[in-house]
Amino acid sequence: ACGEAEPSFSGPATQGVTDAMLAAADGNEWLTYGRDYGEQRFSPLTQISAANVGDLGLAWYADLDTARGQEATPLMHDGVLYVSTAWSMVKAYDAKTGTLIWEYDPEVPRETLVRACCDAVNRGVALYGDKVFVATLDGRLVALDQKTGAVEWTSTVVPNQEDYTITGAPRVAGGRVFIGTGGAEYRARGFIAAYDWENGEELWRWHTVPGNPADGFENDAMEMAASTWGGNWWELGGGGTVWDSITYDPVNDLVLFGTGNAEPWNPAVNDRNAVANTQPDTQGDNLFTSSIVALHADSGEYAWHFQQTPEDRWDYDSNAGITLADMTIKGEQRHVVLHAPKNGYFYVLDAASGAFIQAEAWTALNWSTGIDPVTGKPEINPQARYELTGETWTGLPGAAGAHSWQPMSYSPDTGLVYIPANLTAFPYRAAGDDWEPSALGFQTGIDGAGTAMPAIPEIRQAALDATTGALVAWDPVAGREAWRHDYIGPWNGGTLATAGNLVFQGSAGEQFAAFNATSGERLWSFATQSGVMAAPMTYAIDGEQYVAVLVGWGGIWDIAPGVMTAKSGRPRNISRLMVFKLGATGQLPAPPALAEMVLDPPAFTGTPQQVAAGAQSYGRYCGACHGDAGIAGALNPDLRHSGAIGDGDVMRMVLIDGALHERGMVSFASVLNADDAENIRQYLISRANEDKALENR
Ligand SMILES: O=C(O)c1cc(C(=O)O)c2c(n1)C(=O)C(=O)c1cc(C(=O)O)[nH]c1-2
Ligand SMILES: [Ca+2]
Repeated sequence: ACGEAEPSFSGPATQGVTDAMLAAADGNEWLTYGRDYGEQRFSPLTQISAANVGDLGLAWYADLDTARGQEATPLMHDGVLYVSTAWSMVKAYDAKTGTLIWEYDPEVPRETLVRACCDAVNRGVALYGDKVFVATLDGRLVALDQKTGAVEWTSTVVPNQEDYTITGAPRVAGGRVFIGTGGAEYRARGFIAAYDWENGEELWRWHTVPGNPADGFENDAMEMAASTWGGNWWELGGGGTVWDSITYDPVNDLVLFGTGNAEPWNPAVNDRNAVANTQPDTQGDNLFTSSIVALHADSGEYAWHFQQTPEDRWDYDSNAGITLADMTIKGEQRHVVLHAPKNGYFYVLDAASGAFIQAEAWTALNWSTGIDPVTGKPEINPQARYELTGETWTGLPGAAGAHSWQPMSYSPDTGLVYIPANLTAFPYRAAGDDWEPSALGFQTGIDGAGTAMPAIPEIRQAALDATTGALVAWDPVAGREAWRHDYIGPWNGGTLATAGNLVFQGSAGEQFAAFNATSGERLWSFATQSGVMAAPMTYAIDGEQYVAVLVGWGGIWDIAPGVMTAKSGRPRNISRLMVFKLGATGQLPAPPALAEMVLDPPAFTGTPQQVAAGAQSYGRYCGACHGDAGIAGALNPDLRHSGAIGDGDVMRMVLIDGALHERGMVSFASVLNADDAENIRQYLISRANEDKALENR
């Protein structure tokens, strides 16, 4: 900015974890989120192999002091395992014995939960020089001393304490720490920023969507992007958040990252907000949302972009991990990007230019009828533009995505990518013309009440039957599936591929398993007592290979889908770090008995009007965390059983007075009044009685 001194850059680390070490990616260690710069999550270690994996056992485990979703990949350097947990806490363990060396709690205010779309998760730390970097849910980037966990510096990444959260892992290259944020279900204007690893000074920041043209554009890319938006898009932020994938490509010295959905999801809302909206344009691409973007790592200047989902109205974030690989494709040796975003296509792009090479649908999808073979642009099914049809569109994939943040892996030995796949649909329905943005909660322009699952057994059963999950081994060159392993439901763990011809993956079904990487045969499994979402990693110390994984169910699929969470078997959350090696015989303590919850709601005495109004408010403000009809998973209270629904005063104390704010349940007084609270209560009583009637059928 004018008049401000240019940030002075202290330069790359020459001691501790260096760029040379990150580039060499010694198989004994695991120094960065995806193991190597290309984020292949492929380990060259061979001691544990398809031949002997049956002898794998629990070497040690550590109980975690949070029972929310665990999504992090541990890192290992110099015999120390660095792990982040829910609430952005960090722990360092002796990687051989499991002894805790230090721990750090950034004391994220629990109220932050209301602006986190998808649980209090954190996907990992970064190592560089003598430091560990963690980004916190409330938007700080913190550097810790690797030896002691002492705070070295803290930088504020998010522009306000209302709309942005951070769930992703930082990456570091050339002395620059890269991080973005989540928030595109709120009012975020997405960005990625780079910080000096030594002192935390911000070196550059690149927004993914244009701001208000009246303020001037930050660069040419923003001016170009502005022509692809309609209405007053900047008023709700525009979205395009960088909430997970960041991949540094040393070959081209580029930082590649995926961007999130456009905000609001429903593009008609932007047009409606236009001051002089004579020609509503709901067909612009909304750059650079749901895209892969590449920037020059040193300057943060735009290099290229490839948009996967133009004018994304389905929450098809392109934030899934970006993998780099070298392969022969269409007869040419190429350095490519491999990517499986939420939208159900698998993309191969040129890593230097972003040029489209090929894409195939690798899962069932109905929003698009195909991909233009030259440009890579999807043909959109006209029915999927729900804001134009005014109908409910049951979209496949749904907002959870065919593949989300759960990392895939790529084995150069088999030439296959191993993708944790979800088959989940979502009922998209545009909110009515009277929809207004509000001070709290999702601002997606979607009809919340319209997305609630009806208490009609046939519809519930059909939806449950259609909702599944799988581990898909995909051949990115041939563009076809090599093998698959079907799961009981969606939202299984990230994957690890090894030179032992193995693929490791945990599951919603509370198992951690190893598969033959070539054939898909399931060779070994261990009962984890809790659902697993996180990706495993592996390392070796003193000639012994270990496999580590964070266990602990959560994330969006636990909190939002209500009835549908049952399809994953209602996993528990018993959060632990588990570490395995050959010949080990460790045991977990017996899990606590499952409490049998009997549905016993108060009799419904309200009016249909109260239920209808309550459904609207509930859908808008409550359902994203408590399930679509009060039915939640393992983390948040199932409101059909809550004492608050039996007592209007308690309901008001919680909802209006914020009695439970220390547990993350903030006051909704800025958007709801006492009448609304009573309507929501009557809606929940009515829904609970419907469910009770279903149980008794
Ligand atoms: O658009 C965004 O900014 C954003 C952020 C996040 C996040 O930060 O975790 C998720 C999503 N979107 C999202 O759509 C989604 O399905 C999702 C699942 C999860 C998770 O950790 O389980 N995070 C997110
Ligand atoms: Ca999103």
